[in-house]
Amino acid sequence: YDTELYETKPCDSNACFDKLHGSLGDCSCNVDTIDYFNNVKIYPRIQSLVRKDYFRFYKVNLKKECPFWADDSRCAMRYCHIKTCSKESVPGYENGYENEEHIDESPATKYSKESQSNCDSDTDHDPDLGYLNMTISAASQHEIAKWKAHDDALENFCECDDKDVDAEYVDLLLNPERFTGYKGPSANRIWRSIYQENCFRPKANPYVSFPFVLTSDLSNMCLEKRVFYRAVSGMHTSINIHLCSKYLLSEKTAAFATSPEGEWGPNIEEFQNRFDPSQTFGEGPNWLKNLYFVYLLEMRALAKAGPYLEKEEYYTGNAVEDEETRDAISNMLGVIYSFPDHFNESSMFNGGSQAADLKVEFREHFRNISRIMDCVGCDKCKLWGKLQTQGLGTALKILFSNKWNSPESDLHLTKLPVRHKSHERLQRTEIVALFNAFARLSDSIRQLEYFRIMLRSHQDKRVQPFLQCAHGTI
Ligand SMILES: Cc1cc2nc3c(=O)[nH]c(=O)nc-3n(C[C@H](O)[C@H](O)[C@H](O)COP(=O)(O)OP(=O)(O)OC[C@H]3O[C@@H](n4cnc5c(N)ncnc54)[C@H](O)[C@@H]3O)c2cc1C
Repeated sequence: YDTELYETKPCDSNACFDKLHGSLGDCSCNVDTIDYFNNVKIYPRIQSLVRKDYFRFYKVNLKKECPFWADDSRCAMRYCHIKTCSKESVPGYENGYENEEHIDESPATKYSKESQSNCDSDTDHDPDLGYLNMTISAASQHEIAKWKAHDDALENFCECDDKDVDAEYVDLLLNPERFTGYKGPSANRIWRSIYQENCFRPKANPYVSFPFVLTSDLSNMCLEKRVFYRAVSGMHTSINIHLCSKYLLSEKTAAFATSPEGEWGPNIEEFQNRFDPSQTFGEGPNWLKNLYFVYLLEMRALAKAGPYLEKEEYYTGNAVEDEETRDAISNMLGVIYSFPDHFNESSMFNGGSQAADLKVEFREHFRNISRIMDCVGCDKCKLWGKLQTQGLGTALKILFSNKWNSPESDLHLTKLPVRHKSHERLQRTEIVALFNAFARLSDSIRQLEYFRIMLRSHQDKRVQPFLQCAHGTI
């Protein structure tokens, strides 16, 4: 592999996106269009939405054993750790949610501000640091079954673990996704397993570890397999952008010893190392484009399930906030409906029994990825990894399980479905994951803009090419 090829050869915007264009036909959308649409219209809306109580608490089992290998790599960094709350701090605990008999359809107090106050005032909690802080730990097995469970597990793209005894609520606002220091063999093994064993691979990659998949090989794959790879890669990009944009900047300073909060902010060098073509065998710009790609995919899922999502209750027991949440959802979905160039999933899985088999394989691969998340050796990374995987899995389910298709075959894209074939429902955790995952992607695209501006202001031409690449069509 000749690194020289990439070192001196900046890619112009057309050449970069051409690699993923043409025969792909995945989407015809323009990166600049998405930049504007996201940064101006979506980003402010989705960020305020996920701060609402309904979206802020995510139920997840972080204690599941890794089904593939012994997890030997607990992260030693403080920034990876979880801190749990006392039983008494669980919203609704005092009202008896600890008891099985009380499982009914009145989860009101679970989400009330008073109920959460114990955790928020915990002296160990520092929102700036964002320790993984388990706010609702003891109520896990007594979740209020507000919706009928989805029993048809086969249709799920993820291993949903919200019914697990060990599942606990986590307050996402207290645990922002950011740099944790998780790296090395453990992190590498996760990504390698995802790409080399569970992504459809174009062919055996002769390069043992890097890059796992070569974008140039994708053109030999069918659309469905490319979509799969690009979705996962886009999620990977988003995770890495967040660790660059919320980086621990003062780790090595003397101040860090006395002030463990440290100083957090964007790390341009880290960003360059991860996405500059010269550092990534030319792949960096493609990985950035995959971020836009998965953004489109999830946005289309939101649009497709929109009529259903608009009718959801978003129940937290706080009538005022619930109404605000419903209004905010309708408002954001209205904006999403207006997007002119939605991802078109209708051309996928259309080839008879072979396509049906491929769909099963697609789903199984993705479910495996969700299982791999239980092997992540850093709890905070695991939390966000599981959430984003479930969000993407929910999006894929909406797009490909057929149950969300409109009965009218011509009703898609700009004319969005108003009815569904069956009255599909999503579980609370799926909705929470779907919106939060989309919010992560939206934030990444916004962060990319900040990096672009910062790099421009540095006036360093050598660092520009990979951002130029993130222009044009996806
Ligand atoms: C699920 C999960 C969540 C994580 N969350 C966090 C977090 O919150 N905070 C934190 O600091 N760290 C997190 N990490 C670790 C982080 O993602 C990196 O693994 C780590 O920083 C080491 O980076 P790396 O340079 O070795 O490359 P990695 O990101 O580990 O990537 C491994 C290899 O994959 C290829 N690759 C890289 N990016 C892409 C892409 N977008 N598409 C396709 N291939 C790609 C490259 O060949 C690269 O060498 C997480 C890891 C995992 C598995």
